[in-house]
Amino acid sequence: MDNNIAILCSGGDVSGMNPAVKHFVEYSIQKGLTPYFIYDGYEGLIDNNIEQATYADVAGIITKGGTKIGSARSKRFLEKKYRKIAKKNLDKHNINMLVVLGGDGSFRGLDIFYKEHGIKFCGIPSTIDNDINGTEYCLGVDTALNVIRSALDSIRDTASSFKRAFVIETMGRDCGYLALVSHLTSGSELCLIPEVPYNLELYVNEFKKQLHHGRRYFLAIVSEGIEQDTNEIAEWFEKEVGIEARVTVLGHIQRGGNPTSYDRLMGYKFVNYAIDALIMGEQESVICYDKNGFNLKSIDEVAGIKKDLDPELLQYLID
Ligand SMILES: Nc1ncnc2c1ncn2[C@@H]1O[C@H](COP(=O)(O)OP(=O)(O)O)[C@@H](O)[C@H]1O
Ligand SMILES: O=P(O)(O)OC[C@H]1O[C@](O)(COP(=O)(O)O)[C@@H](O)[C@@H]1O
Repeated sequence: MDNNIAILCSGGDVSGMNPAVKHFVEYSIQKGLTPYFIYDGYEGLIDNNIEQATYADVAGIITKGGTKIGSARSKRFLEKKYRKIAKKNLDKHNINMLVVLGGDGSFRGLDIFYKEHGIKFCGIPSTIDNDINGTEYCLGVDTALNVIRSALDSIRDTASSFKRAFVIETMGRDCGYLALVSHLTSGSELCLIPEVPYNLELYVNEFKKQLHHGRRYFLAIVSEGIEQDTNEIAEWFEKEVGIEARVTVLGHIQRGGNPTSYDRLMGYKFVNYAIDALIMGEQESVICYDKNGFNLKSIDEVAGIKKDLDPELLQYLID
């Protein structure tokens, strides 16, 4: 009974899930466990879309973004009756250990599932938003940042050629991490994130002055969670600063791309710690990462708590 272990991905997919899935199969087998895939997140759990995994299943996936086993947001898993079906399906395969790659919502669901049915789990924080409390890093963030960096570098080329302002919208829900780090690493002129109130009027004179002194273009990075619509920021550039403006919504390209070396390594390490934790008998934990390394946290320390942005990064923005 204790030898079957399954992995699933839930919520927004990230680049880095495939390397993690690959290592899950390899490390499980190495530890004498039988690995299973649950396809399409909690949907697969409810639909019994569960299969034993082999080395062959994960051959070649380390270079690929997305996730071979699929991910989903499952409305049905919010309902007790479907979670009961999910438990029955796990029993059919004698699975009582779950590794879940997901975000805050996925962990909350998992915790409820554990309390109802006692299926032990270890969560691996995986979201490009980097908004999970208790961990400084979530799988997929580095790849997303590199996708954004590459897009910004390209936009800079056309912005400078054409004397335009570009307003670039990043994902992140109500967390400005992606926008802020991208701002600091791309040298953009303006960064607007939900965590920091702003007043555009304060920039008008300075930006006009810069144009007068020969500046050819502006890059502004805005997080999707700010109160204003991104188009309004572009309109502000045109009307108040006096420069033609364009909007680029980066959208779901931020969730793709082949995983960076860092995300491959983090996927590897997260999985190692998660499987070790389950073998050691940990019941309901999330494997977190901070400057002291990897550590297990309880679901209460992680799920449902708003994560604060790194104060050091925030200070750079405010300065
Ligand atoms: N309170 C909850 N009870 C049961 N399942 C939940 C709960 N909250 C979230 N989930 C499950 O987790 C899935 C993923 O959550 P979501 O918030 O979309 O993504 P993320 O895990 O990335 O935060 C949801 O579609 C749902 O199936
Ligand atoms: O893919 P969807 O369902 O359109 O959701 C978009 C949202 O998912 C994300 O890409 C990732 O969010 P989660 O990891 O919390 O699921 C957000 O940045 C974005 O707001």
